[in-house]
Amino acid sequence: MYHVKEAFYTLQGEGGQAGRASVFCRFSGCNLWSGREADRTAAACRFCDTDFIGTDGQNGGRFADAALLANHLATLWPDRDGPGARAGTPYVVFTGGEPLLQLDEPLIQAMHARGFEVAVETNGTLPAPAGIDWLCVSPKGQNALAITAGSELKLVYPQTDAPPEHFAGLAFDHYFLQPMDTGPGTAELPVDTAVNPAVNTTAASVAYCLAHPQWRLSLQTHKITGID
Ligand SMILES: C[S@@+](CC[C@H](N)C(=O)[O-])C[C@H]1O[C@@H](n2cnc3c(N)ncnc32)[C@H](O)[C@@H]1O
Ligand SMILES: Nc1nc2[nH]cc(C(=O)O)c2c(=O)[nH]1
Ligand code: SF4
Ligand SMILES: [Mg+2]
Repeated sequence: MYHVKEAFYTLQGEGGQAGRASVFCRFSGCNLWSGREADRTAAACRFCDTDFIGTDGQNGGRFADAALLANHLATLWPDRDGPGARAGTPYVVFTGGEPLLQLDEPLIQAMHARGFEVAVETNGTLPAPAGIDWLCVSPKGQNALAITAGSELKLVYPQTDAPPEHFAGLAFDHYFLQPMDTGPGTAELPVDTAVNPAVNTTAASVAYCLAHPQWRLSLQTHKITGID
């Protein structure tokens, strides 16, 4: 049984595929936080910007097998462009919560069978199934990585327990810094354990990328544009 908080059609807002039309599938649950605000300051990941509890969101629900969930997600991709237009390759982004608690090879194969490329947004602490086309790992503090290679490493910055230097030698194709969103509904940040809220996280990310050109800036463009 797959538990899905919500699913929706939007533009990928972050990282190396930013701007690409995508079906997002947000799985319920995470291994680094319960999702309850009361637990945030004691959690292994404390700055999450996402509600991933339950299955009550837009197009959310419980799906008994891979074919049922894949059919549901495929309905969210729009009909083909008009005559003369080139159809973009259908693209699904599995996120969460932590998608690698639930994503498995049958679901990846079911999306491939429906013509989709498969992307994943993960905290990197759990092993990944085979067949993922675009793998984004976003490390969280001192939580050990089970995945040390992939398409992109997208580090939320700054995190005192996870400086970029810890990851610069891993085997990813692209390296991004994404400024930590410290706004309402995201981080209730303990100053000593995460990041001082007085820091301008975007300015700090820009400065780091200028000084370390291995790293590129990833802005959360869906928040800037207000599309989701
Ligand atoms: C909500 S997470 C879900 C996927 C997975 N659990 C993970 O952490 O990568 C999706 C993306 O949002 C990023 N993110 C979460 N909270 C953020 C925040 N306050 N500011 C910027 N990015 C954030 C994560 O690092 C991750 O790249
Ligand atoms: N548009 C949009 N792009 C995203 N890229 C990663 C997201 C996520 O929450 O995993 C996300 C999201 O929530 N919305
Ligand atoms: S950012 Fe990812 S790892 Fe951290 S609590 Fe949110 S869903 Fe879990
Ligand atoms: Mg998001």
